[in-house]
Amino acid sequence: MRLVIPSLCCSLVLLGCSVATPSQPEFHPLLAHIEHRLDLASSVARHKWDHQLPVEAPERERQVITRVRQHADSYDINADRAAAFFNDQIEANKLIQYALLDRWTLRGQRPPTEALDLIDQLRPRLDKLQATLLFELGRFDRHPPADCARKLADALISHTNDPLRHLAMVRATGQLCPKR
Ligand SMILES: O=C(O)C(=O)C[C@]1(C(=O)O)C=C[C@@H](O)C=C1
Repeated sequence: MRLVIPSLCCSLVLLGCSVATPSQPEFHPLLAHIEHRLDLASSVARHKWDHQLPVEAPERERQVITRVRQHADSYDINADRAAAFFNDQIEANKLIQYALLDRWTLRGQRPPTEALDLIDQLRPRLDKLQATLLFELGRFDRHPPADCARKLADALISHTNDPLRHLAMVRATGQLCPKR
């Protein structure tokens, strides 16, 4: 009983903390758009499973990064900053693809959901998110929050219960906060 009361108090305090700061508003909607891009990784992985394609598509990565560099200036972002941010989005996307392909290999099959075509459907969707992500990155960079890394970690941990999704979000935001 002596142990129960303090631990109950601790739980209530922790609960109080998480209710007081359910998420970090400074990171929204940027995190939501990062997540929208990651949402496409499972469909990309399905296409790659069905067509036995490698996760890595270096030529496509070069195209994405070249386009991002070309457009960065219109969003008031340094080209290297934009390229590094998108490189992180690509790496996070690959992390999910590798993990899912590994899961499906163990099971000997992928989930029986509808397959979308990589070239006609999925890459155009990824491209469409580019402008939104650049816009939100530019906005974020104009007012990065104080204590950015800690607030980001808080935002990410309260974002999802899925360990793979959490890891991918950590990877995607690896260079988001300014270095101290
Ligand atoms: O377009 C693909 O083939 C993808 O897998 C998507 C993506 C990306 O995130 O943009 C990820 C990995 C590839 O190396 C190239 C691009």
